[in-house]
Amino acid sequence: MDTSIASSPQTPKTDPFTIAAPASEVSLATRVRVVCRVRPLTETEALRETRLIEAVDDKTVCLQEKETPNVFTYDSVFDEHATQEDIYASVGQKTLADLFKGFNGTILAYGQTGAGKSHTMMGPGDGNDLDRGIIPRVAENIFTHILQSSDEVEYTVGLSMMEVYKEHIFDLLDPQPKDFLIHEDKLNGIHVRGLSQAFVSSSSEMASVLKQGCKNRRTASTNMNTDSSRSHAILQIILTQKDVTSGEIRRSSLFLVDLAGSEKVDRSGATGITLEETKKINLSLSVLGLVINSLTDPKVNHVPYRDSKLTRILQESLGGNSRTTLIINISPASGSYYETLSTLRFGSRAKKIRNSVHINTELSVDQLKGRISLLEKRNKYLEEQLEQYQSKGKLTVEDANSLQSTGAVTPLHVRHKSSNSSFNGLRYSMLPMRSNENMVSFQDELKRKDEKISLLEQELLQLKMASLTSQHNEDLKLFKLECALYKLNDKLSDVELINTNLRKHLQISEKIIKTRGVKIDKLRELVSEQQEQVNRESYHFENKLKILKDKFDAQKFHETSKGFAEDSFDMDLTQDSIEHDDIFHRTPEKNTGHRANFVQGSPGSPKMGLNLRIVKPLRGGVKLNDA
Ligand SMILES: Nc1ncnc2c1ncn2[C@@H]1O[C@H](COP(=O)(O)OP(=O)(O)OP(=O)(O)O)[C@@H](O)[C@H]1O
Repeated sequence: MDTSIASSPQTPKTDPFTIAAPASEVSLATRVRVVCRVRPLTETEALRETRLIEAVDDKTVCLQEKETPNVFTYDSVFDEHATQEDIYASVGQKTLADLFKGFNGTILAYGQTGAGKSHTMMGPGDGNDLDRGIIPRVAENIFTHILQSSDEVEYTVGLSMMEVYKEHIFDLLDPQPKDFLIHEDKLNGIHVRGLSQAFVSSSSEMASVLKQGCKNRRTASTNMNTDSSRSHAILQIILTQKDVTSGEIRRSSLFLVDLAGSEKVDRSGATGITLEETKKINLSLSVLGLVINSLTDPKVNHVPYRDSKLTRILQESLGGNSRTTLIINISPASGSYYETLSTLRFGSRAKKIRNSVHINTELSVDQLKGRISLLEKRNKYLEEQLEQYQSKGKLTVEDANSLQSTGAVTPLHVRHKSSNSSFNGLRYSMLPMRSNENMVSFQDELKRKDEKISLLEQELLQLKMASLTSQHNEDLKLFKLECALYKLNDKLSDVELINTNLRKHLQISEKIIKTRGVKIDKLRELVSEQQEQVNRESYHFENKLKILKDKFDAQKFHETSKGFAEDSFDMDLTQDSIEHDDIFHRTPEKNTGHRANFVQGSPGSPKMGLNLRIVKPLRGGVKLNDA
């Protein structure tokens, strides 16, 4: 393993004990790389919409708006003719090479829903064909690289897959309905605690783990994409390389992220659960936008990483220790103009993010021992040098320069009041320090400085201790807060569930009440119709009864006047209004002492004849029989 890193510029050329700084301590500034990919028009878009995006060259893209073109420049631009191989060659290969050097890496696909993020990261199908995306290609190339590398290095490849769904973290390799929490500590940095890690030893093993993880990811069909991702999928590959000879270990991590797409509810037609998902997706993407804005705005000094799970997990990728590439996926269709413009602007801002990367090395115990002994030798050499100067009793510009450049003394140690000369931008004594007085003052100065240094070192130690304690307390607080948040989230989901059930109950009750209302109205109508009919009939019967009574009275009167010549008589009445089956009953007439029973005649006859026989009172009663 090549561990030689350029020595620090302060190290003098004359120093025989040149000690290279450990690779993990040499930081390199780098900026986020932005690649733009334009997907082809879909069949529906080709029929109904026009094309607004043109890739001008391999770095420039133009979004046409009427007469005004918006031109954007990125590290690379790929039009719809670019193959998956082209994208991998530009993005994946480089990141993988960095991973083997010991640098952390991130590849993020961003864009509106249906713009081609999953196509770019995973590709269609099961990742075995020509159209396979970056992730399957990285998976196979890691092992190609390992097989071609030297036998002196031992490799371990660990794989984790998670999704951030509605602000909860789920393990895609162990699909339990369990929410995971994010932690930060010195050893592991920012990480999701308890997430499962699969150790794989071949590309086929890796492919099957990937397949398993992808199967567990949540997708749904929307108006914009029949297979729309409803969560942010984050794949993390941890590569450990151990040099068997030196014992040095390099541990680097690669995040491959397929973000959920931003979407406008009116266009995606999201409702119900899909709508809830859309809201959460848009929320976390807007935090991502805020994080990028804060990182690129020099006036802002707070970066809201903690405002969403996604940005907290990707904290190192955005402004930290990672070589990050952002792929912005866009649709060329006129209907997506605003979403495309917003994605292009997002990419332009992200280009300004500066990361600071280093090789993630851990020295072996033997290497550490070697460094300590080298440092001790160097110290001894410098002390001897200093003693020599002191015994000579004079200090020339060269001596001062040499001493200062070895780090043994600072310019202050060798500054003299009287005669100054500018050298290398600093002022040093040019005069020989002959007198004892000068020698004593020089030694005093050194002593004072040493005391000051040891005081400062103590202070530094105390500060470090205080910072460690406070960090520990902060971690503890954070852990407690996250636990509380976790419980709250649980409660919230319970309440949401209860709410949903109550809402369903309410809807059902409302429906029942409505149906009952309709029934009651119908019954009321029926009752009032029947009431009217009864009224009509009773009015009719009363009239008939009156007529009957009149006839009866007239007959009675006639009979009486005739002296009751006959015992009984028959009477035939034609009754137009009796058209139902009811039996009418009248109480006995008080005046006459007769009782009349009207019994319905044969049913089916439209006009019923009512034959009544009125019988003379016999033993105090009148019997009226139907004929
Ligand atoms: N470069 C491309 N070439 C051919 N087809 C593509 C390309 N990019 C995307 N597509 C097709 O467009 C459709 C939508 O793509 P994809 O699912 O990758 O979008 P997405 O951005 O991941 O959407 P979402 O955020 O909703 O998950 C798919 O059918 C995909 O195959």
